[in-house]
Amino acid sequence: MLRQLLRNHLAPYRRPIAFLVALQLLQTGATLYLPTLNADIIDKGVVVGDTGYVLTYGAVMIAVSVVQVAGNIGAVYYGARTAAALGRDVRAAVFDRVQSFSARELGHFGAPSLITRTTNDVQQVQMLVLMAFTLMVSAPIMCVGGIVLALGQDVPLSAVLVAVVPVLGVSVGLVVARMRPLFRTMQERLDTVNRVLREQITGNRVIRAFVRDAYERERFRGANRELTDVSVSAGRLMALMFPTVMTVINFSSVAVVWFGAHRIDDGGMEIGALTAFLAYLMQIVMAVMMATFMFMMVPRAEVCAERIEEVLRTETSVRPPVTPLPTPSAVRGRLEIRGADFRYPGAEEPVLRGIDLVAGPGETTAVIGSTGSGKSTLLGLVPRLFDVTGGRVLVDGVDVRELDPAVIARTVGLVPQRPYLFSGTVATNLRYGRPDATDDELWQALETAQAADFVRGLEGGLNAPITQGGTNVSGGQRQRLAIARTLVQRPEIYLFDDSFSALDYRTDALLRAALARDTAGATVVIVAQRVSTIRDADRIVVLDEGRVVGTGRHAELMADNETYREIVLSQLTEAEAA
Ligand SMILES: Nc1ncnc2c1ncn2[C@@H]1O[C@H](COP(=O)(O)OP(=O)(O)OP(=O)(O)O)[C@@H](O)[C@H]1O
Repeated sequence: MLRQLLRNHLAPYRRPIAFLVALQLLQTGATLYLPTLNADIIDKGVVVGDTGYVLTYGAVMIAVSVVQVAGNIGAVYYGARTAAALGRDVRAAVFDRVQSFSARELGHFGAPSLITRTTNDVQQVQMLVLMAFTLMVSAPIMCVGGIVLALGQDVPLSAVLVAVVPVLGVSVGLVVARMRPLFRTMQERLDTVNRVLREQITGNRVIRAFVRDAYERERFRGANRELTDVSVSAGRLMALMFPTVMTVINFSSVAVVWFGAHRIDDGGMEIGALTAFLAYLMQIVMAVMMATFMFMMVPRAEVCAERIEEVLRTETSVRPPVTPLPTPSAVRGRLEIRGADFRYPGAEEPVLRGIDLVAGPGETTAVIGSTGSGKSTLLGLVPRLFDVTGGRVLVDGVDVRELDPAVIARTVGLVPQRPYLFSGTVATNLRYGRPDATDDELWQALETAQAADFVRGLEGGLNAPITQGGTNVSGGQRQRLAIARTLVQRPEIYLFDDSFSALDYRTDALLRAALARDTAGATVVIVAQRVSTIRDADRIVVLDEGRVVGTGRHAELMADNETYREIVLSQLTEAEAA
């Protein structure tokens, strides 16, 4: 998974990668050359008292060091840039994919997990890549080159290396194998902490109202503790690595000095060669240590890459058509729902069965039914929040599944039951569906939505700030701003999902009268619980347990539809209902 993710997203950066590999080669070569130079200066300059030799090769050493430093800086610079670019690209890819998801896929992953995957998971992969760019080239060359050059200095002493390298390899392998499952648990627990935190922030008012602060605190503490536990376990393993490596380094240094001293005594080796050998030993062990460090990051990055790939490979269940029908020159907005069935994924029973409904331009169609009868689900089928599992939804005679999503977005304006406003200002929210709307158009929509007075009263008017989710305005004000936002969009089909529920009776009546004027030629579908909101509709559709049990005008339904009569008489007296 990790390899695939990197192959796909690093492909555009072949040139900077080639460049940084070249720089790494240069700086590693220089690093490897320095101990040999040093040994020469000691053996051929210092020991025989040749100052000229010391000065000449001292200058060469400085030049080689400059090359090493410059190569290193360049390589790290290009590595950091490329890794950052990779992070940006993967984040964008995940974001694009999530944007295409329908309610079904969003529900499957859950918002907190999607946020962790887009931020933390991508960052883990990015960190590994940066690490790899820094070490991938230099560590193996340093290790192999170090061994070759150490052999060049003294073959018998190199026996120490034969013992050191496998010991390091095995200890690294053991630790890395145990880390992988821990890292998976760690990312999952991070998801949980995010989920609990998010729930507690969004549900803050409910928590206060029910005085559940202590319970929620304990819930967060539990999630936090679980994340800490697994992080500590992983940390312990990591902590074990460095003392192990350091012990190996120290023992091998002692062994080299011990055996080296004997070889010098026997005249089989020079003192400069011993210093060079020690330097190479350090380089080899450092290379193994750096590689270890990188390998420690690999399991976590692999888990993260899997989680990212899972998102990238998930296809939306609401697919846009392969070849959308050409955009119609004039959309009239006639809505037909023919024998529509819908079942939520995983649910046993369908929520909607064989729904038939026709709503024409210039007409107001109302949908009424008890709680949970499927009204919101029915409206969601029109803008394709979900697709029917049977039957069809047609706009101007064309199945919505064959229409270009942009055409649907332009044609259908849904005011959801729980309206959401974005952080910004009143104006940026109102222009959400039509960025080029003029201020006059915004005010006109606000007048119709009965929201102009309250916006005028806000400091800044149209430029008054709105917080994320619209939490700095009241529920009724939020509903009216959401209605105004859809009015600014001027779609051919308006879908109001219980959008007047938070309004008092007077405002509800004023709003509907203004709406009737403003949306005169459009197709209007209103879902409502309140009978007074819908009794004047051209057509009332009565839903009961996902089926249409009656269609007609108020008076007709009062006369012959028992379900409708029950709903009406639970709210109005016989005289009021007449
Ligand atoms: N995401 C979902 N997954 C599974 N079942 C769902 C989902 N959303 C809604 N349902 C179920 O579908 C049924 C219809 O829900 P829907 O929201 O359409 O009803 P409604 O008539 O709009 O209700 P209300 O008047 O309370 O808003 C309910 O029984 C509900 O439990």
